[in-house]
Amino acid sequence: MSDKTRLRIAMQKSGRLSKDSQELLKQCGVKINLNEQRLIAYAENLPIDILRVRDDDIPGLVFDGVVDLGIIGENVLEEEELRRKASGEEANYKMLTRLDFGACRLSLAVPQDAEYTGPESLNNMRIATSYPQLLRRFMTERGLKFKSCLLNGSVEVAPRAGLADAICDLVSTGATLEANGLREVDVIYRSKSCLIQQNNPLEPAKQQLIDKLLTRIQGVMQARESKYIMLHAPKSKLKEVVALLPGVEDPTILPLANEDDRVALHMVSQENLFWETMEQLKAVGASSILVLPIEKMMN
Ligand SMILES: Nc1ncnc2c1ncn2[C@@H]1O[C@H](COP(=O)(O)OP(=O)(O)OP(=O)(O)O)[C@@H](O)[C@H]1O
Ligand SMILES: O=P(O)(O)OC[C@H]1O[C@H](OP(=O)(O)OP(=O)(O)O)[C@H](O)[C@@H]1O
Ligand SMILES: [Mg+2]
Repeated sequence: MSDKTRLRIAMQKSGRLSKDSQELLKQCGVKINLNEQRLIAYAENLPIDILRVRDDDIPGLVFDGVVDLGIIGENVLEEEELRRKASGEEANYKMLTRLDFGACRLSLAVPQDAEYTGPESLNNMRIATSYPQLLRRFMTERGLKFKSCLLNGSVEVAPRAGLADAICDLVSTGATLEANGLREVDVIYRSKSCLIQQNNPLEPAKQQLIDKLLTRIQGVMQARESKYIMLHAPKSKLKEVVALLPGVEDPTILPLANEDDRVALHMVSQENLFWETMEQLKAVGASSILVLPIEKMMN
């Protein structure tokens, strides 16, 4: 019997979200010894157990209170929530935060040469998808009907195989659509991965651990999109230099040992610094420009 006092987190075992989910927990200081075969992994330094499952099962595990937290794509979460509600079941959870990976869109696509002037072109057509609920919501909102061809994989081959007129599937680069002679015509849903918690109140120690983990996750995400910038600049050009730096507040200004008219500037930028900006900085007189990654952050 598993230890109910330990926090249980469900994440995808193998697929698009697995590596990023594992990496996120690692960066939050959760030490997990993942053996590829094991369904469950135990953190060494915190009372946390990781349950590794098919992503489709994660929303249900959280709704049913079997696990405390889940890392899941919003597309799968919302599809399962709509499915449960449509069949009169409960689907309760708390959204803790959106995460910074797993970005994709759920799109309608038709064969390259098919005519398409808007979603109404698909009225009463057969559409292959793994997301019938999200598709139904989109079509119903527009007063349109469709025949569903439910496929849990290889959705893109359906039109060529004569199974459907169009598809509704996940896209990120569009390479899979192109390889299958399909054209993306409408985006019906934009998704990222997210962290959800079961809706039942948890005992205080568990909730405190979740709160701590959430603060760390937010710190990790903030650090990932921030940079530490150091440069030298003429005192007379400080305003121009700072104006070129996106998301910088209150730079630290330090004197340079043997130069009276130049100073060193240290600052945290909320955005990455592009080569173009570095060239502009140099043009206004900045030199020794360093852009460093930030590992952790806490405000
Ligand atoms: N091309 C993509 N780029 C980025 N994220 C994606 C992409 N495709 C899917 N995702 C996101 O990753 C999630 C998992 O995708 P994946 O293809 O690994 O699922 P799966 O094949 O259903 O896996 P499982 O075996 O766990 O059921 C998707 O639900 C979506 O949120
Ligand atoms: O627009 P693209 O960059 O080509 O990505 C889209 C593809 O990615 C996903 O599948 P995945 O590669 O994860 O494999 P799967 O079909 O086995 O889930 C999705 O289901 C698409 O097929
Ligand atoms: Mg799946």
